[in-house]
Amino acid sequence: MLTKAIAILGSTGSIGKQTLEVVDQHPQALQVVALAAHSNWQELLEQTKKYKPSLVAMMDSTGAQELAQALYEQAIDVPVMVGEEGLIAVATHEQADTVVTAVSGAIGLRPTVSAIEQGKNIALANKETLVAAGALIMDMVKEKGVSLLPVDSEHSAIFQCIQQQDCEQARLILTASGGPFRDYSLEQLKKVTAEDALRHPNWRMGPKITIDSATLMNKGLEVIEARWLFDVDFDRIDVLIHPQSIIHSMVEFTDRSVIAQLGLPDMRLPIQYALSYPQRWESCWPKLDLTTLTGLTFQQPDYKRFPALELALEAGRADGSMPAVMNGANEVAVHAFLQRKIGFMDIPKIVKETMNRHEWVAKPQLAHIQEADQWAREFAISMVKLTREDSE
Ligand SMILES: NC(=O)C1=CN([C@@H]2O[C@H](COP(=O)(O)OP(=O)(O)OC[C@H]3O[C@@H](n4cnc5c(N)ncnc54)[C@H](OP(=O)(O)O)[C@@H]3O)[C@@H](O)[C@H]2O)C=CC1
Ligand SMILES: CC(=O)[C@@H](O)[C@H](O)COP(=O)(O)O
Ligand SMILES: [Mn+2]
Repeated sequence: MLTKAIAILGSTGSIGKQTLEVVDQHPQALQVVALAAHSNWQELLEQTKKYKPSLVAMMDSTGAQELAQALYEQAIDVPVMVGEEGLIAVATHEQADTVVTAVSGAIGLRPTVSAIEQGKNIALANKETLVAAGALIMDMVKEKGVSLLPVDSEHSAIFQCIQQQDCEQARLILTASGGPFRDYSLEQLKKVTAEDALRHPNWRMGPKITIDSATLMNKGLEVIEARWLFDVDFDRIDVLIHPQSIIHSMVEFTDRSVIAQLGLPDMRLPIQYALSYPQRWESCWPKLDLTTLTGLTFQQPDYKRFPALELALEAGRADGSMPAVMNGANEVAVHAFLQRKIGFMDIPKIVKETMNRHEWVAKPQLAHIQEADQWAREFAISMVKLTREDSE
């Protein structure tokens, strides 16, 4: 078995740590060469001691200083880089052949672009990158001849379902848990707190994606992600609420045969598959016991109670700079909700208003996308302020 050298962007987060658990299970197959995080220097210090990467980076300068000091005191000789430059250095590290993109948010875009430019293969968890700049990323992937494999559970499922299949005219069926508020009324949704929204019924994930799951924005982002990963039109992608999160997604082929991928809600499986593909490595994670399931149920999503899903689909169909704007506004609104500055239903309101005010660009280059993202964030911040003033 050849050893794969991996760099991880966001190694201290939910996906990052689970990637390292996969490394622990397959130390002969996977070697960690570079790690990056935002500010959690204590966790990155422990990871550095255990995995002995050749380079580490932190976005936050205070965190980087603390980490460098601690490494120095413990006589560990590893360079520490800082800021976006540091993330890019990790993503393009000369020893890395694969980059696991596990940061949260569009901050992952620039390092991912640099990694592809340098011929690195990508194991993509950071869906916001593909949402903001799908056309650009997929063109670069083709041009550079690198692979970009999905880590996101639904996309991993679809990727597994389509192997060696004739996918012409196939329909993708993305499953969604429905989140913690699946059966809430609009009135109830207006009153939910961040604590309520952070209680995902099936998955333990970072805060941003957990809120996106509660608004169903996560599923909207995933439809756009699927559109780019599998090169299908929006009218061939369906979303189906499946509260048990056992079927991770399905594909309906032209002959009406439906292939589904099943498993326990455990991200280590799709992470491992993105790193082992085309092989399947052994796992020691808990097994799905079909006899314990009390039922697999499905229902249509409700776009009225969960307008974020509709907004994401609208942005995806508009294409150009709109998905980056929708995503940037959503990141700001989710952050404000987590800081208890706005209500749950203010999230889609702010995203909608930001999209309405955007001056659309048809075929944006990277600089246009970054500009649109920046504009969206500033506009959304002003909307957060207005929303707060109105509620006082
Ligand atoms: N968690 C899951 O099960 C799934 C996640 N995903 C996607 O994977 C990505 C990561 O999600 P998740 O692991 O849950 O998120 P977490 O919040 O758990 O972790 C985020 C990671 O990114 C780092 N980070 C955050 N902001 C920055 C920044 N500005 N600069 C550099 N590093 C940063 C964090 O560092 P620090 O710890 O220092 O703050 C941390 O290492 C997201 O795009 C998400 O949508 C997709 C499918 C499933
Ligand atoms: C684990 C994973 O892939 C998440 O994106 C998950 O899908 C979130 O759950 P929802 O189906 O509730 O969005
Ligand atoms: Mn997912």
